[in-house]
Amino acid sequence: MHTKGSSCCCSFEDYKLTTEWLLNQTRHRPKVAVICGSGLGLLAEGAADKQTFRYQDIPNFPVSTVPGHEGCLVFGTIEETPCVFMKGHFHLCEGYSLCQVTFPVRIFKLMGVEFMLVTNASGGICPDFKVGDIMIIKDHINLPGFAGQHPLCGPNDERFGTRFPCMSDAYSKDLRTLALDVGSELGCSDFIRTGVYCMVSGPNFETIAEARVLLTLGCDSVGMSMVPEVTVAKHCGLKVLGLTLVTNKVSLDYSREEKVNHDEVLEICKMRAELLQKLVTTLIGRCQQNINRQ
Ligand SMILES: O=P(O)(O)O[C@@H]1C[C@H](O)[C@@H](CO)O1
Ligand code: HPA
Repeated sequence: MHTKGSSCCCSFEDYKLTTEWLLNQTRHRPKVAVICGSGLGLLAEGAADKQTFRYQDIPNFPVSTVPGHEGCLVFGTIEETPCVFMKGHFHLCEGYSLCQVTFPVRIFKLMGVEFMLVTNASGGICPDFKVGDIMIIKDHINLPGFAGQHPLCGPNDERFGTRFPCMSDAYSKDLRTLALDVGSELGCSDFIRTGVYCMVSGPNFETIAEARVLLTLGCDSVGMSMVPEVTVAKHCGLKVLGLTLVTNKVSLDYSREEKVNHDEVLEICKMRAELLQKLVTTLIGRCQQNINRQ
């Protein structure tokens, strides 16, 4: 279970053991999973009838080490929709393998989750973006994946998905449209964006030359998480919506003095957490209405 290296080393039995442990511990059977990025754990607070499990108490689960990540799984309901929230997720830059980073996604799948909403913090690259904007992710660039740091490398288990999955539709168009509609209803259109998200491994923030490369590649924002989880979610058939909070403007100019830091990232997350919670809660409720109509 969980050796170093990028390819998945978990057996189906490992996933089953953790899933059965959780199904025995909670009465909830989640349909929606929400991964809360740095400083965004507040998203789980809106749930009713909560049951919380610390990652350290869950068999085979890694533990969060990045500040702003509480490290617990919260089951509950949002407007009668059974949900599970990850208050804190895992990063390559923590030294975890991609198998560990994405382990919870397959647990959600085996528990019956159908839709996964991932959130994180990122640096704005698109010149039009402002700090505090919320970007609906329409596509991503998996930079670590280009170098073989990829969660689907290694033996493929057909019980989860196909060997060569399509990734061009990783982010559900229906859910992106719904997010735009809900954003507009909540009066957030001025700072709701849509764009391409790029993942880098971190833990350092980009150099100016690296930032310029990402701009040239067509990236609108850059972060250090999320893409492995989205990739594994798409592989095993979950519908995905990604929302990334622009917490800083990436330096593209050598004359710029500002220096980005994690405290600044957490500060912006705190400022936007309540609005993101309202957006996510409304979205989940609207999804349930769609599911009921199907
Ligand atoms: O967990 P996320 O991706 O939201 O956290 C961001 C990215 C880095 O881990 C860290 C940089 O400040 O915050
Ligand atoms: N770069 C990479 N990851 C980030 C940034 C950034 O500027 N801001 C928040 N997460």
